[in-house]
Amino acid sequence: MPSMDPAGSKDSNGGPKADFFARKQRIAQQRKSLPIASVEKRLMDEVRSHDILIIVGETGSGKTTQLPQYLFNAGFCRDGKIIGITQPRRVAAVSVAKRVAEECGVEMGQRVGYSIRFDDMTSSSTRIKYMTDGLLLREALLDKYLSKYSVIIVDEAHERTVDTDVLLGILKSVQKARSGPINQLPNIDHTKAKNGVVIDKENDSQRAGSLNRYQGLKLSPLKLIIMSASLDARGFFEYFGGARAVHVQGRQFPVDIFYTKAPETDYLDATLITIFQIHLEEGAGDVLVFLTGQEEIESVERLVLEKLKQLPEEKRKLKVLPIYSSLPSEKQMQVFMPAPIGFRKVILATNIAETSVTIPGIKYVIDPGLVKARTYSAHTGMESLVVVPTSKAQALQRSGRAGREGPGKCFRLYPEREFEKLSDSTVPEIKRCNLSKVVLQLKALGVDDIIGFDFMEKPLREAVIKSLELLALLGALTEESRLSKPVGHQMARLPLDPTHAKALILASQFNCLEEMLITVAMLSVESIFYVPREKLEEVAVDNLFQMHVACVLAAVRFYIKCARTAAKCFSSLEGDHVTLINVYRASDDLFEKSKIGNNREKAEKDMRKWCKENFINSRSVRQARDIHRQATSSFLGLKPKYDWQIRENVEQMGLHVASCGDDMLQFRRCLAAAFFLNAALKQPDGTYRVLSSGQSVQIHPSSVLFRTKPDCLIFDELVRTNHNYIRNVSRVDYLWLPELAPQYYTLKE
Ligand SMILES: Nc1ncnc2c1ncn2[C@@H]1O[C@H](COP(=O)(O)OP(=O)(O)OP(=O)(O)O)[C@@H](O)[C@H]1O
Repeated sequence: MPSMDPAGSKDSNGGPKADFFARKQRIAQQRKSLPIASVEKRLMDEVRSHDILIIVGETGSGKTTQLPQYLFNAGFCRDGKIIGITQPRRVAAVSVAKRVAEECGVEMGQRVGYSIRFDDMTSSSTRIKYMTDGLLLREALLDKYLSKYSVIIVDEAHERTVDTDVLLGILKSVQKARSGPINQLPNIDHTKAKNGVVIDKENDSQRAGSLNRYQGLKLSPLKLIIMSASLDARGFFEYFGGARAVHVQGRQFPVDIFYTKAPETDYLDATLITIFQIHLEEGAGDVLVFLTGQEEIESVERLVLEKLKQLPEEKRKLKVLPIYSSLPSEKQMQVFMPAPIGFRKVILATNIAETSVTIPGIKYVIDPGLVKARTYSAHTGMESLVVVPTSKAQALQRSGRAGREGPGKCFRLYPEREFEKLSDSTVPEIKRCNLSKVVLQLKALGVDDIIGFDFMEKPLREAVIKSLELLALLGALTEESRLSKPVGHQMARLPLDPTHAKALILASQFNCLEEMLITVAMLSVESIFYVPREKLEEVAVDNLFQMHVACVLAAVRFYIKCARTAAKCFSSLEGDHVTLINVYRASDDLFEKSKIGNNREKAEKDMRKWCKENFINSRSVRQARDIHRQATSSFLGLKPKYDWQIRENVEQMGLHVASCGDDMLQFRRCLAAAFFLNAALKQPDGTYRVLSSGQSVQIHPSSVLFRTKPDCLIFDELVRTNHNYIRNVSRVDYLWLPELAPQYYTLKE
């Protein structure tokens, strides 16, 4: 076990070494005082005698951090087996793994590790592995029996993300298959899998990973644990055929809940008032505020900073920190750092901080009761983000973020009677999202009858049919609705949206795979252009008390405009896809130049500076480079990541990687051939009509074609905020559509 003892600490009391031991002791005491600690033995007995266990315990009772450690100590990792714990969100997987590594006194990536898309902190010694549910699903594609795991814990199952729901169905069948001799052949060719996801060949128990070796083998049974604080255990109990349910009683610290007397007309205003009431009137402790999205977070941040300026110097000690999914992860992790001495931390978060995470210092939670949720219309094929009230389960999770280190308070900015009206749990995501990726994944796992698949709750039939139609039109399915060869198999192998996967396959025929690889990598990361916080802080506002939230929103929009201006030097009249290629290539040139002398630090520093000057999200560009090709990531000292390197994947598939040079016509024709279902024609009023659905849409203001408005275009995504917006659009010729997609346009005619 690598020691956490700070080598070289000299002092005997009061110095770093003493601090280290004091912290270690504090953690050990804290662990012992958790409600789950008193039932450790009973829980281990239950796991030994039942293959499926449903554990329900209050937030903060110790499920996520302690149970894997108990299992490890109880011998569930013998023979090199791994305990896998899935989380619906990346930030939870990372932060919990860090805490558990600290509790165990080991270095991250050794006994305890995490694995999320683009970031793999595991090694051959990892035995407790936190990961996202989506990541485990991809592992199942490569190792159908998940043979390296002895126990899989599905945490926060109540969230019912689409990946959790699919995973539950898969785990159920994996468990059944592992309970007897293996007679069934896996459906995909494991011998081609790369980068260590597939079974370590040296290890006996894991050797079953490759195709032929499965047959006739008896793998050890897989233990399955479904866990949540707010789980309606009945549904899971029925789904798993009367599995054992265990309730862990008690919470560590009480949380007082406060409601408003009447509904708030302006919840952002109410939020602001509550933040300052806490700051000025309540005792020490940090504040966590739940908001619906980045723009709202930036507005509130701005308002808080302005209002602070009105306070006397000694009352200004408030540190505001945002956290949302598109924030670079180094910045996300800042919320976990202690506030500067004498300061109070106010964290403005979306629901990514709602479950699993413990943010040290949080004593107060402000919950306006709203969340931005995904909805999907199978009829129009449109996914939207809509602000809706939270469920009771979400409200409980939010209040559960307080009371983890001491008693806490939660301020719900709505009346108690409104809480009673909330639905108990959130509608499972599988009922409100586009299913084409899920269907492709299930087909690759050998599930031919999607509607008949053992889902805990069936997705809408209409949505499944729509996805099957889309996959058939993309050529991924045969007439019998099986995965086609080679296209369907190739598409399933790429960890991408099906249309993006098809675009890559087509690009090899259009001699522009080089450009399409860049495009797909850039489309796979969070937004490339962004508005830095420092710029927002430059907005001059004289007196906050005369200021309305709308003014702040206007300021945010102003800087979005600035970002757009900065983006102009990369912009191409051909559209956003070529613009993204230009950004990538410019960053590549810069990187190659800075790399001379192999000075990694300098290269990274130059890159960050360049990104900042150009309103570019440096993390996104780095991730895109990482997805695109491994060479860059090795240079940056990052480990090769699973199968995310799509370039390597397409090369292994034998696709021809060539560049179309300056001939972007070929590239746009290829886009038209892949995105034909996302083609739209300009209408006399300047809006667009989507040809496949008849939907009326507008180009998103962030697009380089926002003002040019070509007659015909294809788009990457359709989102509804205050309008139906199409994002990442490129100009095409409408005559190309029947020529390049005759399977759709001739039929339609
Ligand atoms: N990063 C951390 N820093 C300080 N304390 C922590 C940290 N992570 C966990 N803890 C402590 O461990 C306790 C148990 O956390 P854990 O995440 O295991 O609970 P849980 O039952 O899984 O809760 P939830 O259902 O909310 O995820 C917390 O209440 C807190 O006291």
